[in-house]
Amino acid sequence: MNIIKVKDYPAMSEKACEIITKHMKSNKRSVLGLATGSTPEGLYEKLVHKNKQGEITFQYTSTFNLDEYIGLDKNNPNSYYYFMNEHLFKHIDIPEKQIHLPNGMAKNKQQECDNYEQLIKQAGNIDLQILGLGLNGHIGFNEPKTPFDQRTHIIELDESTRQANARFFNSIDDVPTEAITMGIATIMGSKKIVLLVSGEKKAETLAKVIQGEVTEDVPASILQKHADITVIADEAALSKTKGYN
Ligand SMILES: O=P(O)(O)OC[C@H]1O[C@](O)(CO)[C@@H](O)[C@@H]1O
Repeated sequence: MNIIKVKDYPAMSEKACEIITKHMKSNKRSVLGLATGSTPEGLYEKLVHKNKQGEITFQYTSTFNLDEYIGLDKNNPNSYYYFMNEHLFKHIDIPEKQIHLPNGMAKNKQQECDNYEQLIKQAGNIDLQILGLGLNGHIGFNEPKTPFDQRTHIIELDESTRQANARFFNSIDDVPTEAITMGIATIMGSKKIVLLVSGEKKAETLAKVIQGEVTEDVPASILQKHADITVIADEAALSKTKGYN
């Protein structure tokens, strides 16, 4: 694992933006894997800025998001499609047909998972995948105990994940109980991975991810086995990782 320690959240976003910009400049037809959540918001803001300045273009870029809630349509402000549109897509020059998220409203959810997996394959797999880290070690919505060999699938959300994400909803009862997520095997198939982590709250989990046992109890620990993984974490997030605190 290549670990980059930065001061704080703005520095994490800046470093991530630098890496992605460099990647996009040397890979014109890049396939990007994108994440939602609070973590990549700063990064997206910076990418929008670079696009508006004409430093990078998304015209030939395809994107695949990690996950989507089941039961929320694109126009629901809590759907991940809506989030991505608000924070990135509507501000950049990406053609709509090159944007992909699982459809949480699909009639046949299993078919939707299989189709999504197929689309990723057809695109030649993800070139660069951005990841955030769940408090319980999840990546995408792969909750603890998700088998490492799973591809895109339907997942029942952990109560802790629903609680953590309840801040975006009117009440906990409105938080969906299920989602469609790229599987760990799908994520591990990405050529390059950048994991972003900020804040003291995630320090214990990050220490397990970097230095703990590789176990399905901590889904992100599998990243230790990826050949090209960069972790960009701030001082608070690394405060419990030996040698980095
Ligand atoms: O960035 P946040 O809001 O802390 O969320 C961390 C992770 O949790 C999720 O939002 C899912 O709960 C992921 O998409 C994200 O990577």
